[in-house]
Formats: sequence, structure tokens, C-alpha cells
Amino acid sequence: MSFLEVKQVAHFYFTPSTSTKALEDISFSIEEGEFISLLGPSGCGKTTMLSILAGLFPPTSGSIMIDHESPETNSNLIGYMLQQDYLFPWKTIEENIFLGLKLNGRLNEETKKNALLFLKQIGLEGVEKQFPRQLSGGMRQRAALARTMAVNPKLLLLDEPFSALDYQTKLKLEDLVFETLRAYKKTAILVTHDIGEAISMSDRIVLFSAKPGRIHRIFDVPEELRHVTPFEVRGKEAYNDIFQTIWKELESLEELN
Ligand SMILES: Nc1ncnc2c1ncn2[C@@H]1O[C@H](COP(=O)(O)OP(=O)(O)OP(=O)(O)O)[C@@H](O)[C@H]1O
Repeated sequence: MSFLEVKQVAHFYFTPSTSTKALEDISFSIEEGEFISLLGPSGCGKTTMLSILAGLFPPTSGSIMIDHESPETNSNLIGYMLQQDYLFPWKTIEENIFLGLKLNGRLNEETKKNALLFLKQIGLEGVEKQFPRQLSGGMRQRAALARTMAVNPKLLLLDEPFSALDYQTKLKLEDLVFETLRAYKKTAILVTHDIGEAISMSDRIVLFSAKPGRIHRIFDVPEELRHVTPFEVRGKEAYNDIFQTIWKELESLEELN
């Protein structure tokens, strides 16, 4: 059995007068340590899929197992990075980073020391006592990464975490997240609209089509692109080839949408 298994998932949203089929017949699996991206036209169900994986609600039908458990009972093993950093403005960076550990009842001298060490490793030494408003957007997202990593999650769900950043900061942060998750052998699922980001960070890319959201195709990112940083990967010929292929397929799916 794989680390994460999604089997024949379908999901409907119901209102008193309508029903929307958001997902249909979704099956895929992820091995421990793999990085997967979900890509597709607007409305193809990426957010719905991520919410189900996060255990926010169960799918209408089908099953999901994460490390042999269902997401609803496994939620403290899941970490998040979202488009907004959701740092509490009235708490210092250090207090924000310790918060998840505190809520999990795991805040102690050792976990604090590790969290502060990680903060140092990602270039945020010296900001521990500052408040989020005193940091740039990129620094805040790095702090959000530190908060996520502090609880040592088994699975990371990344919902467009770089989309609000300027281009240069985005590439630097992609590099940092990529290196961090690889070093700590974390399993991750990234939802993105950015083909380049998906190629440069992932082992595989799941391309969805819309109405209802289905898996259109799963791309293996070529081996030669997997062991270089997201910044370096953009200079490779194989990057351009797979970018063009996915671009064309996504364009045709958007036309159908
Ligand atoms: N709470 C809801 N109630 C009713 N329909 C919903 C709800 N949430 C999403 N949908 C519908 O389900 C489908 C999938 O939506 P979802 O937000 O998961 O797609 P997405 O791929 O994340 O979209 P985007 O890329 O635009 O953020 C869409 O048709 C959407 O309108």
C-alpha cells in the first residue's frame, strides 16, 4: 500500500435547488517522500481535492488513506502552507511558530530549540521577537514554512503558497521549500496555476480537466529535472519540452471549460 491512496473519489456540492459534481472518479497514489502537483483549469476541483485530503469534509464517495488512516483521524499529521501566511499579527514570529506545537501539546525545550534552529537555517535569525507586520511578504512566508515544519507533519498540503509573491521572491521561496522538503524527506501536494512551478518542484504532475473535475493525465517529470533546484531547472531543455506539452494540453482543456 502506498503512503497516500485516493480511490475512486467523487464529490458533489448540494444546495436546496442545485447539485454540482466537483470531482469524478479520482484515483492516484503517492509514495512517501514524493512531491506531487495538482494543475488544471479554473473550477476543476483542485481546492475540493485538497480540502478532502485535509480532512475538512469527506468525499461523497470513494476513499482516502494517508499512512493507513483516513484524513479526518490523521489531521495532526498534516501541515499547510497557503497563499496567505495566516500568521497572527498580535503574536511575535516565535510565538506564531510555537503555536502549532502548543496546540498539539508538544511544546517543550527540545521542540522549541529545533524550531528556532530551523528558523536560523532558513535565514530568519534575529526576527524571533518581531511581529509579522515588520517582515516582508517573502519573510512572512518563510516564517509560515517554519511554523508548518515545527510540528513535523508527515504530509504537506501547499495551496498556491507562492502566488501572492513577486517573481524573484517566488523563485527563491520555491527553492527554499523544495530544498527543505527534500532534506526532510517530506511528502507534499502542491496546488498551483503555474506550470513552471509544478514542473520545477514535482516528481509528478496530475493534470485535471473540469466539469466535473477528472484526472486528464499524470505526467512524470523527467529524472534530469528532479535533482536540480527550481531556479536551475528553468534553464534546461527538458524543462521547455515538458512545459510546452503541458501548456498545450492545459490550453485545450481551458477551451473546453
Ligand atoms: N461550496 C461550494 N458549493 C457549491 N459549489 C462549489 C463549492 N465549492 C466549489 N464548488 C464548485 O465545485 C467545482 C470545483 O471547485 P474548486 O474550487 O474545487 O475548483 P478549483 O480547481 O480549486 O478552482 P480554482 O482554480 O478557480 O480555484 C466548481 O464548479 C465550483 O463552482
